[in-house]
Amino acid sequence: MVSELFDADRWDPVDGFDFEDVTYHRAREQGTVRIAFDRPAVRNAFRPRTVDELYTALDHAKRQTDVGCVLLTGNGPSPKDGGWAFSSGGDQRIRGADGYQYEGDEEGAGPTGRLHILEVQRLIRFIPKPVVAVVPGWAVGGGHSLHVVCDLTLASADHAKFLQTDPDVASFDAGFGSAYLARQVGQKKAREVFFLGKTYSAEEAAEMGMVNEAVPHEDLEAVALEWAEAINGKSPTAIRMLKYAFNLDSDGLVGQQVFAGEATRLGYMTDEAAEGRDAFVEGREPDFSAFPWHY
Ligand SMILES: CC(C)(COP(=O)(O)OP(=O)(O)OC[C@H]1O[C@@H](n2cnc3c(N)ncnc32)[C@H](O)[C@@H]1OP(=O)(O)O)[C@@H](O)C(=O)NCCC(=O)NCCSC(=O)c1cc(O)c2ccccc2c1O
Repeated sequence: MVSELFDADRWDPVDGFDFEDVTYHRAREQGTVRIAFDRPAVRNAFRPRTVDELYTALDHAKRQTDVGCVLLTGNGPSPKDGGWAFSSGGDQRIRGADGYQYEGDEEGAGPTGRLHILEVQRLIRFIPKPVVAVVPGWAVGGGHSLHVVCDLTLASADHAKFLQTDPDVASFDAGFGSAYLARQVGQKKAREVFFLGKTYSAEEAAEMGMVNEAVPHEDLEAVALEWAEAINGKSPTAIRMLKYAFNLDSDGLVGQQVFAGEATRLGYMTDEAAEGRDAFVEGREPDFSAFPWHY
């Protein structure tokens, strides 16, 4: 069983990957993929291997031109105690002095610890399609920051809980996890989340503005697929440009670069751009006289 909420009739495994810490599926009836943390016994805490696999799956999803939406979730429940989690953040048992440590000589292991969940955050931010956090249980620490970074958050009304423990374990996501959260819920509330470390229900998190909707636990993945189907019915170009437009004012020059790259792509698709390229290739002066100065 992948997860108690997973409907095996609606998904196929994506071939070609040998993942241990995540599962990766593609919907049978729509252009949607489901990537899930698969360490329910430890509330889906992530270790370096988990982060590598998550990055690989997200990067693959990015490249699928017939996929319009990514669902990011956590499998469950825990075989130990029945608890549910999206993710409880970095696995504290393998946290070293300079980051999270690989075990032994596993692939990717190097001399230093890693904090590369931040690379996953950036990928979620830059991937040209919406990423929806589907939260069936705890979203804590670095797991909380991940849901903050996702474009939308859908949460189990019965089991989702939102908590920032970073300062309890002497960690701090001083990037998107805190500053971008403040843009979602306001400065006072974001500071409350980190400084007081209260646990919020899905309903409270929705009222605060960091969760889009709380739905009954058993409906969570079906509603997520409904959302994904709605997204897939829309214009890929419009959704992509809107995602990057929403990102732009928080992402500074990198945000401008990403948005501008897509504007360049749209420009390249015009006859006007083809004339510029063709003139160069043919060794002649370009003739742009047929193209208006739009206003
Ligand atoms: C998540 C909890 C609130 C759940 O509490 P609950 O009572 O429901 O469950 P248990 O506590 O009994 O947990 C069950 C089981 O799971 C193990 N476990 C849970 N979380 C983790 C974890 N993060 N790492 C390792 N193991 C975990 C727990 O030990 C139990 O195991 P048993 O063997 O005893 O069954 C609660 O569990 C909790 O508070 N967890 C810790 C949350 C936490 O502090 N996370 C780390 C925050 S820091 C972080 O994530 C982070 C990561 C980065 O990579 C960063 C990079 C750059 C900047 C910042 C970063 C960052 O902040």
